[in-house]
Amino acid sequence: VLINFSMALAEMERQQLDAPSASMLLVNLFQLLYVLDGLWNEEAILTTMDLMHDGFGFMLAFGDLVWVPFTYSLQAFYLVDHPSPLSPAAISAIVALKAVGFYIFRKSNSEKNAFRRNPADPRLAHLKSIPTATGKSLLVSGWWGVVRHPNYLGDLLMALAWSLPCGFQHLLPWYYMIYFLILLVHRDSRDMSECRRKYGRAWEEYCRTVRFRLVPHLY
Ligand SMILES: NC(=O)C1=CN([C@@H]2O[C@H](COP(=O)(O)OP(=O)(O)OC[C@H]3O[C@@H](n4cnc5c(N)ncnc54)[C@H](OP(=O)(O)O)[C@@H]3O)[C@@H](O)[C@H]2O)C=CC1
Ligand SMILES: CC(C)CCC[C@@H](C)[C@H]1CC=C2C3=C(CC[C@@]21C)[C@@]1(C)CC[C@H](O)C(C)(C)[C@@H]1CC3
Repeated sequence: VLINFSMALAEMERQQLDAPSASMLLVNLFQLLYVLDGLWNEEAILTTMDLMHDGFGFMLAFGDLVWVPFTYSLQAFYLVDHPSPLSPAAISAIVALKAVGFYIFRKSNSEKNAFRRNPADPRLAHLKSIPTATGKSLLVSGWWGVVRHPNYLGDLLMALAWSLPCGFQHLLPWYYMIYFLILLVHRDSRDMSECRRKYGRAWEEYCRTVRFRLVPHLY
C-alpha cells in the first residue's frame, strides 16, 4: 500500500498533475481494498491452504516480505512514466469487473471458512455436503458446488481489473495477471492431490459432482 501510494505521488510529480490519474487511482484503490479485506477477514486465513497444508517456511517468509510488496506494485510503478487515459465507460467497466470478482472471492472464502469453523451453523443449513472418512465434510452446493475453486475465479477477475487500467502497450503491468494465473492453476493441482490423499473416495465423488476446477463449463 505504501509503495503504491508513493507511486501515485511520483506520478503527480513526473507528469505534473494536481491529482493522480484515474488509472493510478483505480490500481491504488483496488489493491487497498484487497489489503483491508484481508485484514478485516483475518480469521479466514486460518482455513487457507498455506495454514492447513503448507505451513510457514521460505515461500511465505520470502513471498510476504519481498515478492508481494515489490512485484504486486508493478502496475502502479508502470503508470508513473506511462500515462494510460481511461474513458468514463472504461472506468465503469473495470470497476464493475472488480466488484464482481470481489463478490465471488469474498463470498466463497467466507462460506468455506464458516463451514469449516462450524458445519452445524444454521446459516449454512441450506448447503449440501458429503461426509468423508476423516470426520470433516465437503461442500457440494453453494459457491463450492459451482466450481472446485470459486475463490480463485473471483481472485483472477480482480487480477484482470488490476491490470486493465494500464492498457495494452506493455507486458509489465500484465505480469501480475500472468503470474497469478500460473500460481493458481499450480496451486489448484497441488490442492487436488492433497485433498485426494486426505479424503480418498469422498474427494472422487466431489470431483464427479463438481466437474470444473476454476471456470464453469471451460476448465
Ligand atoms: N493474491 C495472492 O497472491 C494469493 C491469493 N490467494 C487467495 O487466497 C485464498 C485462499 O486460497 P488457498 O489457501 O490457496 O485455497 P483454499 O482457500 O481454496 O483452500 C483449500 C482448502 O479448502 C478446503 N476445501 C476444498 N474444497 C472444499 C469443499 N468443497 N468444501 C469444504 N472445504 C473445502 C480443503 O481443506 P480442508 O478440507 O483441509 O479444510 C482445501 O485444501 C483464495 O481466494 C486465493 O485466491 C492465494 C494465493 C496467493
Ligand atoms: C515466491 C513465490 C513465487 C510465490 C509466493 C506466494 C505468496 C506470495 C502467496 C501464497 C499465498 C498467499 C496469500 C496471500 C498473499 C500472497 C501469498 C502469501 C493473501 C494473504 C492475500 C490477501 C488475501 O485476502 C488472502 C486470501 C488472505 C491471501 C491468502 C494467501
